[in-house]
Amino acid sequence: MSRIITVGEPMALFVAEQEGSLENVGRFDRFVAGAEVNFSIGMSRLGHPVTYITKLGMDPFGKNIEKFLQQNAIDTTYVTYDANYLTGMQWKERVVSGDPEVFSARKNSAASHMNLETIAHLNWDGFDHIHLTGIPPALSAGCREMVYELMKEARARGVQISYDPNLRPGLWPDKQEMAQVINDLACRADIVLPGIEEGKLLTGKQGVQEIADYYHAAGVKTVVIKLGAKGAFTSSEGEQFYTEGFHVEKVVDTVGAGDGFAVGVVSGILEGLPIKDAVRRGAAIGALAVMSPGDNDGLPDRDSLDAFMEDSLVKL
Ligand SMILES: Nc1ncnc2c1ncn2[C@@H]1O[C@H](COP(=O)(O)OP(=O)(O)OP(=O)(O)O)[C@@H](O)[C@H]1O
Ligand SMILES: O=C(O)C(=O)C[C@H](O)[C@H](O)CO
Repeated sequence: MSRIITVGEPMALFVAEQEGSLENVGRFDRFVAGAEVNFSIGMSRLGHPVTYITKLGMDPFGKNIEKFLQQNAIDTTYVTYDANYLTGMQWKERVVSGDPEVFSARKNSAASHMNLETIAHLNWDGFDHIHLTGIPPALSAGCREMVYELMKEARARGVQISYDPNLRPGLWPDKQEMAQVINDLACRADIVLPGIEEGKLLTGKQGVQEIADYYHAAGVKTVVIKLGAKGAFTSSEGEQFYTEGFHVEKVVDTVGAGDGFAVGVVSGILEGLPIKDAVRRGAAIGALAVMSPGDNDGLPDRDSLDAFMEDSLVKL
């Protein structure tokens, strides 16, 4: 089984129990958020060994996150604490439709103080795959340097790299710098997974093939563009195709669909599935992710994934 490594900022997440503005609601359910946490949980539930790198605050939320990672069989060897800073936190709305508002308290968080020192003793032996997103390079200069170093080491060692831009404009000084850094990193990856709007913003191109070609020109092998409920477009080694979205009875919360999608695509590729089947698995996990209120509580184990995919075939 391939071993996977990733790095990110995990946060305590509080999801409103009732619909309505965060200004007014009074009750919240507790979860853990973070794009790379979501990815790690999904991969681990499918049986892939994952190592997650982060820095937590020495507070109840940081300790809870470490326990949560361990309960999900994620390797926490490179999870450290910094007593000088707090773990980031988020509050998320409940909505009837569309994307919810998410309020974050993450400025100067413990995770934003990761730097080259955080990965100074990283033992790369046995890692075949690294998953990176556009969030850590937005957190601080130190985090950005660390991500560039991970990219450099991964490439030098022939470790396969997947990259999800995961744009967070609020964490960047301006959109130009965001696009420049994220494209610079994405162009070093093997697999790039932008949402359609992210792809347009990052490349300045409008069509899916044009967006894919921008990354292919830099040497990216596989580009999968997420199209929300409609599914995805893939361009990989001369092959281009659309994958339909799975039917979802009721969308509970859209956050985390992209991370679930990445789990499907990357796990499929690592298991040697043909690219069409890997992307179909991505679409299935993305659909499962939107049926739950938290950012990773809907991610399936292998039995529930197989059951959902078979069930969807029967309904066709
Ligand atoms: N409402 C939906 N119904 C069915 N499938 C969905 C739905 N929303 C998302 N998906 C699946 O999940 C994939 C990823 O979703 P989306 O395109 O919203 O990614 P994203 O913008 O990266 O999401 P986020 O950043 O909110 O996690 C889609 O390509 C699709 O296959
Ligand atoms: O908002 C962020 O930066 C997060 O990482 C929290 C969420 O879990 C993430 O957006 C889902 O992709």
